[in-house]
Amino acid sequence: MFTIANNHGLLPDVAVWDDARGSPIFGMPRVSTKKTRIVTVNVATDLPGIQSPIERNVSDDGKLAAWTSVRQERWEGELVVEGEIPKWLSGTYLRNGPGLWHLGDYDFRHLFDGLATLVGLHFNNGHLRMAHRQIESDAYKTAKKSNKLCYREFSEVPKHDNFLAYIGDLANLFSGASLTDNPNTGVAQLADGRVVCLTETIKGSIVVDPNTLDTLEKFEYTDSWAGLIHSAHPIVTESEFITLLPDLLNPGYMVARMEPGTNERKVIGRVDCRGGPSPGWVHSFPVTEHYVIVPEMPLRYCAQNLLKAEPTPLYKFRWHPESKAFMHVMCKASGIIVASVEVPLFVTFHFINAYEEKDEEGRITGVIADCCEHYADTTILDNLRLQNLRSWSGEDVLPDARVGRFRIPLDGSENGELFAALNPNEHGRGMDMCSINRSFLGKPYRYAYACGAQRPCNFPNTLTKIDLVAGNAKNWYDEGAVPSEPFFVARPGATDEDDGVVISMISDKNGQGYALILDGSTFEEIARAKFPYGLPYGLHGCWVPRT
Ligand SMILES: CC1=C(/C=C/C(C)=C/C=C/C(C)=C/C=C/C=C(C)/C=C/C=O)C(C)(C)CCC1
Ligand SMILES: [Fe+2]
Repeated sequence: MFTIANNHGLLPDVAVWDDARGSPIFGMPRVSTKKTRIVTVNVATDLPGIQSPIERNVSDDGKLAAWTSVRQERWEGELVVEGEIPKWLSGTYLRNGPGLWHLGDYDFRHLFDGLATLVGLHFNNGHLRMAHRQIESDAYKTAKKSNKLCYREFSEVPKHDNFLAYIGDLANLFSGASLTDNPNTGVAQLADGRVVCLTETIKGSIVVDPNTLDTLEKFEYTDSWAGLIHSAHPIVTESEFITLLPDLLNPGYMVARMEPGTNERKVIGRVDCRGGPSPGWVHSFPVTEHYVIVPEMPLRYCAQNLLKAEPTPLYKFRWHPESKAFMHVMCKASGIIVASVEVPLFVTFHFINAYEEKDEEGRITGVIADCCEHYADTTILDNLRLQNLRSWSGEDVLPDARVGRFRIPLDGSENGELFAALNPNEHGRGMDMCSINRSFLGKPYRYAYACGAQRPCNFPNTLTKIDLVAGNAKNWYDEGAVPSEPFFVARPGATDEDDGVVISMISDKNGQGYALILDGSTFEEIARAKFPYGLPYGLHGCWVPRT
């Protein structure tokens, strides 16, 4: 028996409920043999009033959806769950990322150029509802209206009609007016409950509703800090929001804190760069219980490249091996720099965690900071050009990466160490897109979840659980598939670090996609739920518990 309901005014909703399984299913073929009731699957092909600009370069059949633009602007509906989602998993996993890489006939160049697509997995009592929506930044709205790019993205620069327009754009670069507000990198829930999508431009901080995925408002900072860029990964906990702002004029970094419920960043301290003409790119940074760690990477912001209309091999950055690499340690309470050491050259985008090392008397002797490290090689940035991602023909082209472990002594020594925390062959010499149990942030920890590699590949293609104490890894792999960042959610009341689940979204080799839930301890699959169509790759996520 079928029942059809449309319970959203805007979205066309049709769903198929499989009474035998007690869960909704997609599509008519699956209903033919069972007693069913149609309830709430949205088949939002063309939404009323929303003309999708997404007509080409979308994945249809048999092709990996990861590197192709999202098929439609939005969708929402129940998913059929295979396996069992734990009932305690109650809340929303939000994942943000660049999901729209073309406007009209024009294809963007780089993975990081894409207009932000927010995906929500709403978990409730073993059921799973998925939704995705484009974030309505000014960059997105103007692009949609004029069918062309209007702001400077990671590698893309708006085309100028004439020289005067180019000069105007340059002037706007200094004020920040021509920089994008496309928040395509991450998403975080602040201690006061607000959910903010983020990127490296400060103006690209946008508040969204985690339930509807509606774009609510710009997150406007009320302080007078004039910087234009910040780390895309602030440290966000129940009590803290710490952000890092590179200073391009007087090379250094400002470290700031923002109290919950406010929009005002207050300066903790400042680090002056020790090398280079400009600060190193600081996509993320780690903290310990008492310190903020400020990395100074030899891949540095480059003012000339920021001004260029055409992308350079390293985009807005330049590799400065002669400028050396440093790690600075700032006291959270006083802003005083307690260590500043030279370290071997490195390239990292994502720090995993950091903690303090103590001697037998409990005195802090040093800091350990772990990251996904690319052997001081910037090639990965070129690998992430869409053309490269889309045209893979089977060679093993993913550059090696490892869990790079910095040991920073606090005894006044000049140098710190950098070494692999475990044998990189444990995870196929691929390593990025990491998460940990957030209760262990800044503390000694044992487990990290990340994407590793099963070679040959051109992109990290495994989900990997790393045991930093045993020095080994467990790997999940689906041939031809691209998994997104494995995100760990702890079971409420858990005492073991790995007691929880790991959530990822997979683009499979047939052009389809699914949500995958692994057991955080055994790293075995416990449930999966197929999407109505494959979704583009997404970068980072956060967990919003049901209140
Ligand atoms: C728009 C402008 C910029 C934007 C920078 C952005 C959007 C940076 C995003 C960086 C991301 C998402 C890094 C992720 C790395 C992932 C890796 C390495 C994965 C590896 C897998 O193997 C600026 C550049 C800040 C300049 C102003 C304009
Ligand atoms: Fe990131």
